[in-house]
Amino acid sequence: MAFIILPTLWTLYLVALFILYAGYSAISQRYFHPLSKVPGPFLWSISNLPIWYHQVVRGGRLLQHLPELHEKYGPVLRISPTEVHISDPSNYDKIYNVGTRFIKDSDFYTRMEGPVATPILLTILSLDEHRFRRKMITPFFSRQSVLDVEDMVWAKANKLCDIIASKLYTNPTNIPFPAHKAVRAVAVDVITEYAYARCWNFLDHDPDYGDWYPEAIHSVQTLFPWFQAFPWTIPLFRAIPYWGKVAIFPAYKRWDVSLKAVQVAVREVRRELANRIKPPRRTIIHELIEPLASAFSEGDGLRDDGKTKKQLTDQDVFADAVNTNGAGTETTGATEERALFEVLWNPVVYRAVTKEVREAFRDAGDMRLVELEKLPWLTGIIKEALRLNPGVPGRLPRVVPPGGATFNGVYLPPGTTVSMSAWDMHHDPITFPNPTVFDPTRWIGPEDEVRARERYLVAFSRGSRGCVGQNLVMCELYCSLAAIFHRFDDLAVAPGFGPEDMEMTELVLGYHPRDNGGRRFRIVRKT
Ligand code: HEM
Repeated sequence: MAFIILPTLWTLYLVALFILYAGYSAISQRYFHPLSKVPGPFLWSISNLPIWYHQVVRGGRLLQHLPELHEKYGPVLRISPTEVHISDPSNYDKIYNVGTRFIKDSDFYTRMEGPVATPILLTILSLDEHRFRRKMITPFFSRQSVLDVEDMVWAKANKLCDIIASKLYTNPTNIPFPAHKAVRAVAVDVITEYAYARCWNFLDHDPDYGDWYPEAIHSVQTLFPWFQAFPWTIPLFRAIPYWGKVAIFPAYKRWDVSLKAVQVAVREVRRELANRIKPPRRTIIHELIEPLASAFSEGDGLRDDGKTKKQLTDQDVFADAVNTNGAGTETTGATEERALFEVLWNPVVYRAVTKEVREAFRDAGDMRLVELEKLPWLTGIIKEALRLNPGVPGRLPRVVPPGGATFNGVYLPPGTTVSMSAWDMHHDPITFPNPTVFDPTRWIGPEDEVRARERYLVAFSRGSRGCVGQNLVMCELYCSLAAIFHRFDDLAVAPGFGPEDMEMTELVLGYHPRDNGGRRFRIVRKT
């Protein structure tokens, strides 16, 4: 008998102990924590579970929920025991600026290294280490470097148009064309050619256009809220053997193949450099292994022979190269998808932009980026797509530096995690009246008004941690969209698809979740 009662008693003791501990921890987090005065819902202030719930159970819908909480609790909101989220746009420059002392939050960023287990440019915390790594590739992504390969981007854009023409105009049944997949294929083809000089040619992969790759990236991203809420899941994930990972995420198998392709590229470039073989064009791998001395200034850690004192390992180079690919695919693809959808959905805008590009360039072959950037409708469409569809729409957590900081009259002590989101910035009704409406004319008008509004367009974030790829993104968006609008004035959104299918969710990257339910953006020729 005793052996039955004893375990029961022990169980009771343990449960009671757990309840006492949980109660103590909840009360101290809520009432005796330095953030106890910051408004926010009770459950959120004592645990990470609400964030996990909105990101995992509700599939990345924290983005949609935070504005509702701000409505109730005000612009400074406690969303976890240690994190405060801010919605008032006037605070953005305080946190995200060039010389910022607000470093990235380790609980958010370092845990994203889970799958590659190596710090990447995006996740490095130390300001000095980041400055060094960023300088290595800044020239590679400069405006001039992008202009140098503009013809390559045009080639991909025109290839997309040829495919659309062959699918919709030589096809009497007008079967909807999967624009959703094809625009992402353009993004992959551009970035793999640009970054590695080894194009993956997804546009040739009819009919899926390599959609396994964005899907694999999405699979990996679904892990992040787990890693962030429960750090013990990171070693657990790493311990799962390859076949187990494939069983959980079927897309992992081909993602692994894509990783191996980058590893091979790193080895090949190392060999080229060791044998002093001059490449036709330097890749990001060259920059990471042997950056140009001109990228650095004195005191940046250069040796007498002009080379950097610090060498990255192959694993560092590999991780940053993979990150570039991942960072540049869904972000750019989804933004282009948004722009194309909105234009085809709004006949007035469609007519205006086709007229604009055709009048500016009689021959499509004469189009050049620097000229396209002067076109008001095309520019307004791209900015609106970035506003309603920022590639990284959610919170970008930073740590309050020594001395603390005050936001809307609320003091946050040093060490507090503070975050803001492009989503809230872009839906601020004062800066953007009727914020949910796609209206390119917001960006056409008196220059000072447009410039004032631009300060609140933060799709690429700002400052030293802002997007390094933005010149390439803009080139890609301008060229691809101009090529489509110049060539086709009778495309339409396929029946059965509408604005509700463009709902946005966020798992660091932004997603259109209906993609997973099979309701993808497809286009047809107007009949
Ligand atoms: C529409 C397209 C894109 C958008 C909206 C976007 C947005 C962003 C944002 C908001 C950040 C800052 C993230 C943070 O603070 O944690 C970022 C960082 C970054 N992006 Fe992009 N991105 C886009 C495309 C690209 C492309 C095409 C590339 C690569 C060629 C790229 C490479 C990176 C990298 C490497 C970082 C980390 C920079 C650093 O920490 O120094 N992105 N991006």
